[in-house]
Order: sequence, then structure tokens, then C-alpha cells
Amino acid sequence: MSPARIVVRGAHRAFGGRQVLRGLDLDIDAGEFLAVIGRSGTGKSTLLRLLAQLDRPDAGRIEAGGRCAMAFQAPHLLPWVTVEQNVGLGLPKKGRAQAVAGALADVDLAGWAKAWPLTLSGGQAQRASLARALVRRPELVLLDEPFGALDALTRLEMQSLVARLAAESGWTVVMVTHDVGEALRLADRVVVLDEGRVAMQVPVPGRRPRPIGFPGEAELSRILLERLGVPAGP
Ligand SMILES: Nc1ncnc2c1ncn2[C@@H]1O[C@H](COP(=O)(O)OP(=O)(O)OP(=O)(O)O)[C@@H](O)[C@H]1O
Repeated sequence: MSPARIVVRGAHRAFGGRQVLRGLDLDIDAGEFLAVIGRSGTGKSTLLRLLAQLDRPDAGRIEAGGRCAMAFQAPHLLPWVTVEQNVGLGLPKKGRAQAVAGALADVDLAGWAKAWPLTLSGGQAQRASLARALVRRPELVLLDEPFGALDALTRLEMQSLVARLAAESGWTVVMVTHDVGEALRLADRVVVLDEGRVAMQVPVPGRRPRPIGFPGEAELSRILLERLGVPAGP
């Protein structure tokens, strides 16, 4: 599967007279893992929806070809069908069972195919949601605060899982997160959105994923938090 390259040029988007994106420019390389951070309401989810072609800019150009899958903070599983039916939803019948079984195995949910979504833990539900994304063999994966609702340990497990899947599949990934540490450990580059534009870009050196406290993490974190206007410590 060839990963997708993305070009955004001068993207504008307003809602009811409120200008959210104001001439945003962004280039994302094929196979790159990009993290997007920014204060609440700066247009991060709006950007993801434009990349997914669920919405269109009022002005400007977006090139984001290829098969795209999206995962959100809430897993959005249908409660009235089993986990495997959720994952296989909309896939052609031919090859579906095998593809679904493979995707569930990839997210360590092989034993939960026949389970009902409401019986899953938060982390398992999020993994099922990831399986639903990866069974579509995407080239571009858009993640909107995917671990935001999980406890700290499950969050770390999910970060490792996404890092592994991204490395194995060569996806281009755009992940919105509020967690600067998560962004720095998983991504090749972190961009800060502010006032509807890219206000700062920080390439993260070294191979991803990086361990907690990797050399340079504290300094990069300080730079990003300062740009976000958040004090880095008490
Ligand atoms: N479909 C829509 N209709 C009306 N307003 C919208 C719509 N989508 C987004 N907005 C508004 O655009 C602004 C940016 O929203 P967006 O969800 O992109 O921000 P965000 O950076 O992802 O925020 P958060 O970090 O809080 O999730 C908000 O003020 C939001 O209310």
C-alpha cells in the first residue's frame, strides 16, 4: 500500500462568520507521522475533516489522495452488532471474514470477535475502532484525540500499538492530540495550530516511537508548551 502525500495551500474555513482556518499551508510527506497540537477551538478537527474530504475549504487547495481512515476519541462502535460485524461493516463479502480476523489479531482482539461492544473495556473498544480503520487498508490515517478518554496505562499501550501499526503499514498519519509528550514520542514532526494557521513546526529527531524521557524531549516540550502559552512547570 503506497502511503499518501498531502498538500494544503491557503485553506480557509469559516463557520457562521467565525473564521477558523485562515490561509493554512501544510505539507505532509508520504509515510510521515505528523502530530497536530493547539489550544481548544483552533481548528484541529476542522483540518482533519478537510483532509478526510468530509468537508471542503471555503478557499484554498487540499490534495489528500488515497484511501483514508479516521479514528476518534470515542470509538463509535454500533452497540447492536458484534465486534467483528462492526469491524467488517461495509466491506465486500468476499474476503471479509479473513480481513476482519486479521485486523482483530493485529490489535490483539482475536478472542473478542463475537463480543458485544458494550462488554469491551475502553481500551478494547478503541482497539476495535482501530481494527475497523486498518481493515480498510488505508494509506492515510487521521486520528482525532484517539487516546483522550483512556486511563494513563491503557493510553501508553495504545500509543505503542498505533506506533507499531504505523511502522508496519507505512501509513501517513495525522494525529490531533492535546498531549505534548505523546506527540513528541510518536511523531516525526509536531505542528502547532494557532489563529487558523501553522504557528510552529518542530521536527523530532530520532526514530519513532521514542521512549518516555528520550534525550531532548524536555527541551522540545518546553518550546511547544511555551508556544501554546502553557507554563511548563509549577
Ligand atoms: N460544523 C460546524 N459548524 C459550526 N461551527 C463549527 C463546525 N465545526 C467546527 N466549528 C467551530 O469551529 C471552531 C474550531 O473547531 P474545531 O473542532 O476544529 O477545533 P479544535 O481545535 O479541534 O478544538 P478542540 O481541541 O476543543 O477539539 C470551534 O469554534 C467550533 O465551534
